[in-house]
Amino acid sequence: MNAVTQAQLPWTREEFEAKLREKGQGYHIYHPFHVMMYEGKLTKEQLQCWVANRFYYQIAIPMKDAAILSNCPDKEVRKQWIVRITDHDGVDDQIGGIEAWIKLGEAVGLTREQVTSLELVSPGVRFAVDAYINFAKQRSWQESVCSSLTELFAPHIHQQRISSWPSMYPWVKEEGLMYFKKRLTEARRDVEQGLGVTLDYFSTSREMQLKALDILQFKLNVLWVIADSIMLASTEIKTEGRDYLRQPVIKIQD
Ligand SMILES: O=C(O)c1cc(C(=O)O)c2c(n1)C(=O)C(=O)c1cc(C(=O)O)[nH]c1-2
Repeated sequence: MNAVTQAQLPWTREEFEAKLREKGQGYHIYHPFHVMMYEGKLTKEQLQCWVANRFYYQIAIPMKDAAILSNCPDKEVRKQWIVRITDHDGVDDQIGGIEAWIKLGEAVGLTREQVTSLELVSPGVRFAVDAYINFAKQRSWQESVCSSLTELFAPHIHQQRISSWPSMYPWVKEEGLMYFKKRLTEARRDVEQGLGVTLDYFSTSREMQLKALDILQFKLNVLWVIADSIMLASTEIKTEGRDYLRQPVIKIQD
């Protein structure tokens, strides 16, 4: 078999999964803002800014998942995927991720109104999150499932926050960590399903497998740009003696 043919053969399922996991090297856990967060270097205002901005991602997730459902003709896939919506919206008297995130907002000193009004959400975060929803509306359900695979790497970043915040940000009320604890188990379950769909659907050719890697890169970019935008929005830029504020900051009460 010559070299060209060899290069075009699809990777085995195991090799393909390893290639997807390698993409974790570009996960936002390595973004300077998240490194600073982990190391306890964020100010209270910066942490508040992150929580307020990330709320826009939280409320988008069930809409993104509803878009996937609307494009998916497979009843068995829908039966499993629909749980992602109730995870975030809640069911009966059980609170979901969106409410848990509002409680995280309160735990860092924001009011419910400051979080839910979206008044602190920066333009870059809106663009990035809207791009993710639009992707799910426009692409096939399998491609959109693949785009959710950054969740492969999410338990690690959630665990980092659970471990480091109590010592690094002792002023954050303990119940604020509820969201991250809840996601630890949910994300692991989600990944199993998302990975299964992706490995099945994209394993037909090397070209398809490369397409899956590109899709995962798109989603990594979404998360990276969210972190860039929050970092800019929450950082004072000082040059030549003048202070530039990236965003009109709403003064938050202690
Ligand atoms: O805090 C994080 O760093 C983080 C990252 C991600 C991710 O990797 O997309 C998700 C979440 N959290 C999360 O909480 C969540 O519910 C979630 C759903 C999805 C998705 O794409 O369907 N990603 C993520």
